[in-house]
Amino acid sequence: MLYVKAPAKINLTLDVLFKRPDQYHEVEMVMTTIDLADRIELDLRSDGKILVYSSSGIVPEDERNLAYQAAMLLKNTYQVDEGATITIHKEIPVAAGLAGGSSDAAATLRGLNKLWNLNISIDALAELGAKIGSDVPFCVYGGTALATGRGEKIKALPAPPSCWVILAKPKIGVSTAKIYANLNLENMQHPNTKQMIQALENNDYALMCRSLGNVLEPVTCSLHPEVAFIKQQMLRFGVDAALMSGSGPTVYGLVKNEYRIHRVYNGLKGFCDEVYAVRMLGKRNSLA
Ligand SMILES: C[C@@](CO)(OP(=O)(O)O)[C@H](O)COP(=O)(O)OP(=O)(O)OC[C@H]1O[C@@H](n2ccc(N)nc2=O)[C@H](O)[C@@H]1O
Ligand SMILES: Nc1ncnc2c1ncn2[C@@H]1O[C@H](COP(=O)(O)OP(=O)(O)O)[C@@H](O)[C@H]1O
Repeated sequence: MLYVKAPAKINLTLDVLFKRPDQYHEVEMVMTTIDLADRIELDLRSDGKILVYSSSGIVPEDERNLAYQAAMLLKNTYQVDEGATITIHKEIPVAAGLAGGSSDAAATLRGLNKLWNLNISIDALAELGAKIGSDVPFCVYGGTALATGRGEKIKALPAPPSCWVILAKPKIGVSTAKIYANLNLENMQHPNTKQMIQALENNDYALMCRSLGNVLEPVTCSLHPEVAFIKQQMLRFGVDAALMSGSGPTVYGLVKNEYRIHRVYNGLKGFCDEVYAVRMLGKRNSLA
């Protein structure tokens, strides 16, 4: 039996450069892992089957589950005879812009690599992960990175300055495909990705806060006004900066000083069921 941690990610920046001839958008994103994680239990099976169970009532337990897809892909690519039972203890909100499914898939790849004694390099696992979803390669490495292409090209970046992350998820699920489809490419406020990278390189918290930006945020806010409301409230309760993660609807706020967290957390809890206060993980080796 093996346990693997599958942490959520947040987007510090998310920029879209153009629409590609395939169904995807060319992106430029700075992403970092946070200490809100699913726990994946992997048990060896000698009958060769892959079975998935999840503690969440809403995540599929069949071939639609991204962890199942990861296991099958690994098994077929490397002609593995053994199987596995994958039990997902879900902590990351689903369809929230936090890459929960992608992180489960990535953790399954990392974990089965050990359980099945495959000795596959982390780069090869990330390449395999790209076949499952655009966010999977980032989740295979974890830490902090610049993701380009459709999100699958990963360049490591320094960990963000230490701070708290407060997340609030309104009671709606968002379809990533729908948000990308509603993006007006002619009229976007692009984040300054270079400046964000500079903030990370200089460990400059104030610059990091000033450099947060996500071109998908106005799209999701126009479809779901509660997202804009949560962001507004977060800022009013005193976070240093706030942004929607990924395609949403989760909004996060950054807070440097611990004493302010309770005020923000309790304020948000007044009207939002799902609120979390966690630390950034940031460093690549935090998954080891
Ligand atoms: C928006 C982001 C930002 O990190 O995350 P989430 O909000 O899902 O967490 C990602 O770009 C999401 O990555 P992921 O959820 O893995 O997407 P995929 O399964 O590859 O693609 C789902 C759909 O989103 C659209 N898509 C995705 C990635 C991309 N670069 N361009 C796109 O247009 C496509 O319509 C695609 O069919
Ligand atoms: N292991 C999994 N965990 C969560 N969602 C999953 C998983 N496998 C498949 N899904 C499906 O993927 C979709 C997106 O979920 P998720 O990865 O949580 O969100 P996001 O892409 O916004 O970060 C959901 O509709 C969910 O049913």
